Amino acid sequence: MAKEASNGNHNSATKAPPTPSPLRFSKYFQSNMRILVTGGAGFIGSHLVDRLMENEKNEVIVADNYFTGSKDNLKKWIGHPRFELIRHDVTEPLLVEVDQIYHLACPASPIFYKYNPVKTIKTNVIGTLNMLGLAKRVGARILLTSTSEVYGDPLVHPQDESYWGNVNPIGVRSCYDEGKRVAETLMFDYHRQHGIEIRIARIFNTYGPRMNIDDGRVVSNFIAQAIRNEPLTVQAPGTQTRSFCYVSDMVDGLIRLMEGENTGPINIGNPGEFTMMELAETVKELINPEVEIIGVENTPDDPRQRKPDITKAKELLGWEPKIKLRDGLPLMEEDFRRRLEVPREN
Ligand SMILES: NC(=O)c1ccc[n+]([C@@H]2O[C@H](COP(=O)([O-])OP(=O)(O)OC[C@H]3O[C@@H](n4cnc5c(N)ncnc54)[C@H](O)[C@@H]3O)[C@@H](O)[C@H]2O)c1
Ligand SMILES: O=C(O)[C@H]1O[C@H](OP(=O)(O)OP(=O)(O)OC[C@H]2O[C@@H](n3ccc(=O)[nH]c3=O)[C@H](O)[C@@H]2O)[C@H](O)[C@@H](O)[C@@H]1O
Repeated sequence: MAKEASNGNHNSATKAPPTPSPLRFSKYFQSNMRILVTGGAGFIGSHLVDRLMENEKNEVIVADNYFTGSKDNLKKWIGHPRFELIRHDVTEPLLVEVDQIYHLACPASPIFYKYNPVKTIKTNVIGTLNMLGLAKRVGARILLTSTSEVYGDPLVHPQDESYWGNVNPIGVRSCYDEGKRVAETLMFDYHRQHGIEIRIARIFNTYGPRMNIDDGRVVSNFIAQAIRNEPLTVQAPGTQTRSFCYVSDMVDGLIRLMEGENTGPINIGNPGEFTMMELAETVKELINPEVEIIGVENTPDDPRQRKPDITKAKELLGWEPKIKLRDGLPLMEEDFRRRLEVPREN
């Protein structure tokens, strides 16, 4: 069996990948691709499911414990013959027969991942171990949605994949940052030791329709606040930066990574960089010019700057984001207005 290509910076598998089910070699076997999406009831996961379901050759299974996700995000697929939804916590083993695993299950908003930090670590470590065990048993390819948080409060700017990060191992964000770092380690250990075909995406802040309205992340907060005519809460100092990627671009990048030949890790994000004060001003200008902007206290260890270097994604995946922040925010506003039942005036 051909040795899997890697991105050149990491060791390739030393073992051949496990073989898929013998049925795959039967000429009567249906050639549908069976895809498991953990965390598929969440924000990015449900958009990914929509895209995967567009392909009639795909059968999609979602496993989610609904901690931050909702069946509502998947309601158009419930009952569809190529779709299955399982209430399942990835910290428990899962036995299903699949060809690909998109492993997204993990709360992403800092408010939610800090709510039960021990559970967040278990989800990242035991959950990823379980999904790797599954990949090993059935010979599936597995993609992990890691995060730019592995770079911590970065001392290198913009961040490329060779940067090892600056992460506090004992802080209040560590359950998530360090959890994802261990998840990446597990992915590479299973790849080297057992030949599992792995893909790692390092996702930078992603926004778009279907984010929880009270999710606590900055874009959803500002949009909901602007629509409700409540002050936009810029956490101190307001000069910290983030780079925001629209969800359709993100899904496109994840699928290209899964289908391509490179293990990653690969940054997937939009390099457009904004301070939180600039973001608040843009939301004010686009959504509610009357709204007030106020400064509020920040939380510990908040990274001061974030901007992906996406050279690798461009070269290896032929991917780059298409939607600019100014074009993405109104699409999200429309969804939030519908859910908050506050139509645009005029
Ligand atoms: N959105 C971003 O900006 C961003 C950035 C970096 C990385 N990521 C990663 O992308 C993935 C999806 O993020 P999102 O923004 O869609 O978040 P989300 O909170 O909307 O979705 C996460 C989903 O995982 C489910 N989940 C959580 N713990 C689980 C468990 N133990 N078992 C089963 N299901 C569980 C939740 O119910 C939810 O449906 C996460 O792994 C996150 O770390 C997201
Ligand atoms: O890019 C990433 O890798 C990470 O992006 C976000 O993490 P974070 O950037 O901390 O998320 P937000 O809560 O949206 O905070 C962004 C910035 O906005 C600020 N903020 C947040 C909320 C608010 O009301 N006001 C405000 O100024 C925060 O202080 C922070 O500086 C995601 O939620 C993580 O899951 C993800 O891993």
